[in-house]
Amino acid sequence: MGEHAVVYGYPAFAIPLLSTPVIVKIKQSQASFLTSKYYAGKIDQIPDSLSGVKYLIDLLDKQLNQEHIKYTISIDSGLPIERGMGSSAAIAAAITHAFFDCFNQSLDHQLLLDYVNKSETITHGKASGLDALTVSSEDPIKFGKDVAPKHFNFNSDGFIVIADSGVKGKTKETVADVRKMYDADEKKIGAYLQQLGDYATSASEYLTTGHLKQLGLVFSLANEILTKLNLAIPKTDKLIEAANSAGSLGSKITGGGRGGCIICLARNLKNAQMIQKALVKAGAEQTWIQPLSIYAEDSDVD
Ligand SMILES: C[C@@](O)(CCO)CC(=O)[O-]
Repeated sequence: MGEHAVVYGYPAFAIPLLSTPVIVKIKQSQASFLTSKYYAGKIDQIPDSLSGVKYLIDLLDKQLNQEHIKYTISIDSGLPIERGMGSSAAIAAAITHAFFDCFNQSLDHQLLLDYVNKSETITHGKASGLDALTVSSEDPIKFGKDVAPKHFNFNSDGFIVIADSGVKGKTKETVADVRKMYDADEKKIGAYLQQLGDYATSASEYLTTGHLKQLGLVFSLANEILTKLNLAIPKTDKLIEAANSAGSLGSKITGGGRGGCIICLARNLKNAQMIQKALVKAGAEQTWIQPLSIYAEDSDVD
């Protein structure tokens, strides 16, 4: 909640998708290669679509690989890229960890964030830093310009259902377009962004108090504003409509928008499975279900 608004310093929060870790391994080899489902080949020929990854590998190599060792990096991730799921930040965090492990250097949290944010700036343009924080955490994170990022826990039943539209999201482009709209009409667009920040604040409160119905409502209200910011496309609209007809308490685009994923709120597992079925029927490429209870204070997450 609060995507785009967070770029302007308004509140936002995000949750790590704990069921889908990204694993990166580095092994010495004859030449430097990258293997992944996104690209397999020489590191110096990594395509522009992975420019943030290429930049990060070059940077880490220069700083840590004094002996110019050749290696193969393998990325294993269940997340699609360019779908507003923070996968670029998750991959950047995993690559940074793998390099520091491989070259026996210690890595503190701030240094990790610095590397991920540098990579994210190449991938997305000027990023807020929210994705970098979220993917390196096990707890939900609240974020805002004048407030230090803060972990918080839920006290809520319910499930989230996420669906990939199969259409590439374009975070760099949408962040730049929202900026253009803002520069052209600061008053109107500023009010939308402030509203998104307010919804993020309300949503985080509803998660703490367990008010699922109200939470669903702010999901849908936020989606109306995101639509006004020209971030919806027919495919995500179709998925949102299907989810709501199947009993979702509220649904919205998640991430940069204009493609990518949607997120829906379900009352219970049965409700979540019905929504999932409707989403698949409406053309979702991949879906995830996650209970909100795993973010409770006393939950036992490894
Ligand atoms: C759209 C945006 O708010 C979230 C992307 O996941 C961009 C950012 O925070 O850097």
